[in-house]
Amino acid sequence: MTAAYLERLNPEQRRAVEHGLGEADRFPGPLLVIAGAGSGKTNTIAHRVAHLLVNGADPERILLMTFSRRAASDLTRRAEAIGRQAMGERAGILAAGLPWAGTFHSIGVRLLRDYAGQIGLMPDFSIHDREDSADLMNLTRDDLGYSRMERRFPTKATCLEIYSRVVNSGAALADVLKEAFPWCASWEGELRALFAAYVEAKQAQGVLDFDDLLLYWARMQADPDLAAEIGGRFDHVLVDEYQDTNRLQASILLTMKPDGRGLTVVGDDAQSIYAFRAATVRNILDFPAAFDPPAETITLDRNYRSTRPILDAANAVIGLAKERFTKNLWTDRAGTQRPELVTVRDDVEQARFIATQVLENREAGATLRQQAVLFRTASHSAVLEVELTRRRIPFVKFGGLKFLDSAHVKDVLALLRFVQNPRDLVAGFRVMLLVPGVGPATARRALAAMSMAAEPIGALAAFPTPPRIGGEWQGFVALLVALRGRGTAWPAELDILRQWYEPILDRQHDDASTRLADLLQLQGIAAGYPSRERFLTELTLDPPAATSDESGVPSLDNDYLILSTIHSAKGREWRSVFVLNAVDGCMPSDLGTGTTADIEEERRLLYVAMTRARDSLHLILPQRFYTHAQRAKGDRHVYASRTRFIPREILDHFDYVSWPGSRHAVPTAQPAAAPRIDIAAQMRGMWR
Ligand SMILES: Nc1ncnc2c1ncn2[C@@H]1O[C@H](COP(=O)(O)OP(=O)(O)OP(=O)(O)O)[C@@H](O)[C@H]1O
Repeated sequence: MTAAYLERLNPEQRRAVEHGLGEADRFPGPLLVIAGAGSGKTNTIAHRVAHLLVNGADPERILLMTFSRRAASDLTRRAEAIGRQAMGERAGILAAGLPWAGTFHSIGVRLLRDYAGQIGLMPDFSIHDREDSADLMNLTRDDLGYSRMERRFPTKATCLEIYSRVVNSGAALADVLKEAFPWCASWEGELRALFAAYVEAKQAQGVLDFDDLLLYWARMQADPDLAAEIGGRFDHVLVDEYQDTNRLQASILLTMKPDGRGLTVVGDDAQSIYAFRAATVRNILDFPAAFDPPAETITLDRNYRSTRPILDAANAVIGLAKERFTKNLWTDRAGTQRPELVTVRDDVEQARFIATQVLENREAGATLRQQAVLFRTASHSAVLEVELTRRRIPFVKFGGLKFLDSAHVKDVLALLRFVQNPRDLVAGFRVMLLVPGVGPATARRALAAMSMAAEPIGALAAFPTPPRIGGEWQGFVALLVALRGRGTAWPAELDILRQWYEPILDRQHDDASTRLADLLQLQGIAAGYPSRERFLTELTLDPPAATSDESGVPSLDNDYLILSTIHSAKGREWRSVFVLNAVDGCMPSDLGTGTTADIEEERRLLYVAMTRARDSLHLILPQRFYTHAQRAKGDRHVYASRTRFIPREILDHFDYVSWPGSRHAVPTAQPAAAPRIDIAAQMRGMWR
């Protein structure tokens, strides 16, 4: 008898779910699932995980890697629900859920901490996000005297970009400069010295940046024994959104499971939108041949999401892509309404159109939450946000969230990071400057004293109280000592921290009470994590895309419109979708109009946006839009033309409308004395 949950699947989905189970071998051979937009990818992986569980897999030995924390929890919830129902009494094994479900980076952090002693790493290293990395790059640049050169040295952001490109691509510095940063080529020697010093600074402070997480993980697994040990911890490894993984991620998987047994990857090359972060679509293309015998490939090309006219238009857009591997999608969801290209005068009219249309849709039965407005760049929705606020239409914005960027939230996070790792210079610097009366010179001296000591907090306590600061300084030191001590439980330490910080907040900001509300919200989010370390790790690796993304946010209306960057809309769907600024300059973005590869990625972005829609899709074309970088009341604008991704030959998939108008058509434990591989030395060696 077939399990009821399998009967809900179409034949290809079912093949993917059942692949390799029931074969003589204990573990299934490698599997690649090419899953077109809306073809039930999430549904299929959730069913496969549930099916593995039903067939006796141990949840502790399933590694499930996704692109975002939200995707991991979605998948886990769905798989557990199917599994529980099917397993009846045996469902007890799911009591702890799927402990190894998470993003590539967060799984990497856990494994690196587990094996830290064997690879010469401090087990309680802290993690720098892009901005912290840029700050440390800046401090290092200052130390080397490069910020005071006669000719202007590349900015910290550019330096970081170059560094990141080199480590992620494995290419030589000279080649990266020549290809992507020709204007910086004359600085090759200085950049090499800067990167060497940057790597040493990170190591001395016990911090890893985002790139390091994958780099250290990949290097750790370059050791065959460690690779076998780590691979041996998991019977099944499943990876979602494989098209958006990079070279290092692929090498991690291949060294973990060299014969591919137990390995399932799922992705869609047509939805690859992260090449700008060194993701490579080659991973998905080369996957089958990486094994002998090759991986089985199953293609899901039936779309369940969109009506036929919407899918036809999306197929037409992606059909013009230069290189393409997946077939067109099909659907049997009939529909008569073609997607609309809506011409409006400017972005003010664009905002009015959307507000009006959204309310009309609501009258017609679609809730606000079933509607979404998507845009290329977070700043594109500014005018719309004003209009929605004016008309009292509640909304939540995903992508480009300001909450974690605000100074007060960053202050508190820096404090927690400094408590976690008192050698973290970037966090320490920010925190010390909060103490009334402390300036950069004092902060640098105190941090230097700490960096040289075996016990940094002890060194801080012994540091002479700076003149004229007295009580404030002692209060600060007492706070750190208390938080580092074992007496305070998580998350209660946040209360102590907030008591210390509140008077500072009051002094520094007129709107202290609003900011305090943010901190309470942060505390609510923190309560969802078992420890300070897990909270900081998860928040740094994958900040909530919107405040509503985390549970326990009280002040939101029940129904609200979704505003989202296209990148943050990945994997989601709505009844009605509006795409802002479907004009050249925005789509493709003028930032992305460099190489052919950039343009192709922008085309796929539009495709991703269009394929989020179930029943209705509007692409808005403001005839002119205001250029950035001008004064508030400036009137500099450009006349815009329809996005090049919808050329004349595919126009008949759309209705043309103008509006308003008529319709035309850190280090507490030191590394083990003799690490098996000294990755730290390898990293330094890269720049020598
Ligand atoms: N076998 C099925 N029968 C009916 N509906 C299905 C089936 N499989 C998936 N669906 C529906 O199709 C829609 C898309 O599914 P899902 O979100 O899993 O797609 P996806 O492949 O992850 O999409 P994308 O890659 O575009 O983000 C959902 O509404 C889901 O309920």
